[in-house]
Amino acid sequence: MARITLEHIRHAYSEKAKAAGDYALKEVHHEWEDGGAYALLGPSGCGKTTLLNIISGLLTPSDGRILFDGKDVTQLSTEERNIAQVFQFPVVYDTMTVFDNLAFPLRNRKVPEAEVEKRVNEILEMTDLAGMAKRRAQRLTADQKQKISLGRGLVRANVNAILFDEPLTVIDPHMKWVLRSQLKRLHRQSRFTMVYVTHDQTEALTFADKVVVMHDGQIVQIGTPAELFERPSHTFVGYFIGSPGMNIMSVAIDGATARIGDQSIALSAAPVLKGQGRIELGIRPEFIKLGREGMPITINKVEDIGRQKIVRASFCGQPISIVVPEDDDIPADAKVTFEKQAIGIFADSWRAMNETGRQEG
Ligand SMILES: Nc1ncnc2c1ncn2[C@@H]1O[C@H](COP(=O)(O)OP(=O)(O)OP(=O)(O)O)[C@@H](O)[C@H]1O
Repeated sequence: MARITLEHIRHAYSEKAKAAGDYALKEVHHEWEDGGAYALLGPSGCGKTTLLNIISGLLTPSDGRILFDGKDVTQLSTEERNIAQVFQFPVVYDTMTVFDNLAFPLRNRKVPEAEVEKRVNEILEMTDLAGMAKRRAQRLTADQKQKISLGRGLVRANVNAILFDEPLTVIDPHMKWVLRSQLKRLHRQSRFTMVYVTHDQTEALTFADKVVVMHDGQIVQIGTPAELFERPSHTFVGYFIGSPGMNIMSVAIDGATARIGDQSIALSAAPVLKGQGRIELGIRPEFIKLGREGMPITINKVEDIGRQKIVRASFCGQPISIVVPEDDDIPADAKVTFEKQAIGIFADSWRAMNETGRQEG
C-alpha cells in the first residue's frame, strides 16, 4: 500500500505540444492517501486512462514526477512499481483452471503453496467462483472471465496499489452491483490504495471514498460523494453528478442578490467576483420548491420516474428541472422558490467565494 503523489504532472501525446489545449492531461498536482479508494470519473476522452497509465507506468508523463510513499517512481516499469491492474476486458489463461489463474500472480512470485491455497480460496468465495475452481477458464462466460481478472488483481497481499480500468463493463447489471459492494468491503478490510476508472457516476459514488472528477484533461474536484453533490467546485461537477444534474443559469449579481430577467433571488451572502467573467447561478433540482408562491415558470413536460416526478420548465427563458415528490400536486400556474443555502454562484465555471472568504453557497 502506498501514498501516491502526483507532482506537477502533464501529458501530451504529441512532442510538439505547446498550448494548454495540446495536453491530454493538463497540470495535475495532488497527493492521494495511503489506503484510499479513489474513483476517476468523467466522460470519454477527459484523460482518465492517460492518468491511470501514468500511475501504472505504462506511460511516462511529458512533465512532472510520480512518487509512491515519497519515492520517485516516474522512470520505473509497471513491474517495478509493484501494482496490480484490472482492465476493461478479461485477461485470463484459457488452458488453466480458474484456481490456477488466480494462483498465477502468487506462484509467479514464489509465495508458499499453503499461502497460495488460503488466498485463492478467499478470492474464490469473494468472486462467487468457488463452484468452478477446477474448471478450465476456456468455456466460461465473459463475465465469469472478468471475475477471474478481478480476482487476480486482488489476490496479492503486498501490492502498492490496485488499479481498475472500467472493470465492470462486461459484467451483467445484477452482478455489477454485487461485485461493487464486494470491492468496497474488500477495500475496508485490506486498506489497499485503489484507483478505479469509470464514466459511470453510480459506480464511482458507490465504490469510492473520494471521487476525482475529470473534465477536459483537468481534475475539477476531488471530494466525497456528498461534497460533490452539495458543493460542486465547478459547473461541470454540478451538471455531471446527479440525475438530473444541477440547473445552471446565467445571472447578474448585485451584492447579495442574483438577477435573472426581471426576477431577484436572495443569496446567503454577496459573492466576491474578480473581473467580468461569465456569472452563473447553480441550484440542484431537489432544492427548488414548486407551489403557488414565488417566481413564475412555464411547465413544458412532467416525467414520472416512480417515487418522484421531474418537471421540465422554463424560468425567465432558461430551461430548469425540478424534482417533485410523487404525491405533490403540480398547479397549472406553478411558481418556484429556490432554497437559499443550496444556491452556488459560479464565475467562469468555478465556484465563487463569498464575503467571508468561504466558498459561496
Ligand atoms: N495513444 C494516443 N495518442 C494520441 N492521443 C491519444 C492517445 N490516447 C489518448 N489520446 C487522446 O487523449 C485524450 C484523453 O484520452 P483518454 O483515453 O485518457 O481519456 P478517457 O477519459 O480515458 O476516455 P475513455 O473513457 O474513452 O477511455 C483524448 O483526446 C484522446 O483522444
